[in-house]
Formats: sequence, C-alpha cells, structure tokens
Amino acid sequence: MQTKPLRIGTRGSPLALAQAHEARDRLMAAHGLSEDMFEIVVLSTKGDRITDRPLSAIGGKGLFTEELEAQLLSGELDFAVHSSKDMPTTLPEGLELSTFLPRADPRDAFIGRDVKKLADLPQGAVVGSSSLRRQALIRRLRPDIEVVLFRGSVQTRLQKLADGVVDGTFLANAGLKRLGMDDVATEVLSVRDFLPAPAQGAICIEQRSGDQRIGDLLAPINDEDTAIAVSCERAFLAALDGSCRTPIAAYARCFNERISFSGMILTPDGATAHDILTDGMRGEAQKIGRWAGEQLKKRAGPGFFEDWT
Ligand SMILES: NCc1[nH]cc(CCC(=O)O)c1CC(=O)O
Repeated sequence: MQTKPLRIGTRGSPLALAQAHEARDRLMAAHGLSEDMFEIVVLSTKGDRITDRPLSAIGGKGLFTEELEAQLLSGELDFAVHSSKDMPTTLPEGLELSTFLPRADPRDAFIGRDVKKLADLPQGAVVGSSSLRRQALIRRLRPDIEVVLFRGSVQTRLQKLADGVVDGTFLANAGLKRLGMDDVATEVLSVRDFLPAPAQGAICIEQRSGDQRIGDLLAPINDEDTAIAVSCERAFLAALDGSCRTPIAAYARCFNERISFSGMILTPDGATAHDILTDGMRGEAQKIGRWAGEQLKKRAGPGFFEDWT
C-alpha cells in the first residue's frame, strides 16, 4: 500500500501544468487512486527564466529538463511529465521516457489578427515565431512574409498579436487545446503544408530506468501507437544529430501493423528543403526513422548543415 504521495515533476507554465494534471488524472482513473496520492512539484528551469533570446541561441532543449532530471536522479521526484517535443534525443544516464499519453492533434495552428487563413495574409505581412521550423516553413510557402522572433507564454504572444506587433502567429494546436483555448486558432494547418515538429502533441513521462514500482504504475496509461510513432520521429531527429539550429519536421502514424513516416529538413530561409515519405512495419519504427534521417542527410550533403549553423 502506497503511503507517501507520488511526486510528479513539472515546469510551471500553464501548458506544463495542464500536462501534469492530464497524466495525474489518467493515473487516478486507471488505478482508482485519489488526488491526495499525488503531489505536483513545480520546478523553474533555465528555459523558463530566459525569455528574451531564441532557445537555439541559449543552448536548446536541455534547458527545460535539467532541473527536473537532477531531481529524478536524486529521488526527490518519482517521475516527470513533459511535452515530448521539448525532449532532447539523448537523456542522462539512468533515465528513460517510459510512457506516452495518447497523442493530441499534432498540427500547428495559425492565429491571424485580420485574416483567418495564412494564405490570405497580405503581401509583406509580419508573423511572429521563435521556432526555426515554423520560420522556415512559412518562408517556403510565402517568401514575401517577414518573420520576427516571438517568445514568451501563449498569453504574451496573443497580447502582441492583439497589439498589432504582428499580423499572425503559430502555436501547436495540442497546446491550445490543453489550455482550453483552441477557439483562438483561426486556421489549423495541414500536415502536408506545415509538417509538425517531431513528437509534437504527445505528452511523455520520464522516470528512472529500472524503477519497477513506477514502471508498473505508469504502464496502464501508456499509448502504444503514440509511443511507436514518437520513437520513429525521435530516431529521425537523432539521425540528423538533432542540431537545434536545423529546421526539422517529422510526422509518423501507425495504421494497424504498419507505420507511415514523413520527414523534412529545410534551410532557415525555406529556400531549400529535402523531404521523404516512407512506410514499414511498426516494429521497425526506430529503424525507419533513423534510415529516413540518414537518407536526408546524404541527399542534403554536408554543406546544407554547415553553411548557416
Ligand atoms: N516549445 C514549446 C512547446 N512545447 C510543446 C508545445 C505544444 C504542445 C505539444 O506539442 O505537445 C509547445 C508550444 C507550441 O509549440 O506552441
């Protein structure tokens, strides 16, 4: 019988808190546990504290996870809840992503101020985004549009939009839904036009490797299709060595025993893109992702990565 509450680690942003609550609620339902069996422990990370520079300039994804991982390893936390999209491809020794919740909408949403659709933005319009992938994708579709750096919370971004600093911005539709704000999206962009970030829309749980008590607790809330699709996308990212200065997009989907995969790399100006569409057996998900990454790396050639990183 569990006596001490389970300690769930999370960042403190409204999105991170919504994700931690979703994981906790699923565990409560799966095991018939009450809320007081869990304690949500909020940690501030470097990535949360530095908001005036793009992530790619201050060190990338690890900035959001270091503090949580240190407390997992020291035993102060039992597990941590993250956006899979924000997780580096290599985790510290002794930790693993054991559990993936059923994936929400993986697509990006466009939020326009005066127009609903991206295609209706006037010539020379200004959009805000700090994502290298979104910047490259928009420049590829609409080279006339100007992209400005845009960080901060969802609320800050929407305020800048309302103030007319930009004509439009992008957010993951999954994030908006988790915040109960999906009505602010004026267009949900197709995966074909706007391939998502690897692992977008999937919440994951990180735990100590070999912690069987926690592994058993989490197993019933793991969604196998999501775990497999995300492992494929993350293998693609890892094969491209996850340089956080390369715009990389990927989306995998399981269909019964098969998995389909789309991947793309772009130059930041969107002028050059290489893409790949493939499929295979779901048991080969990681192999497929890795292979696709290696193919694109070969096709792009070394200059593709070196010219601007
Ligand atoms: N980089 C921040 C981040 N990490 C995960 C999400 C959205 C939720 C998800 O992909 O699961 C967001 C916000 C955004 O991209 O709009």
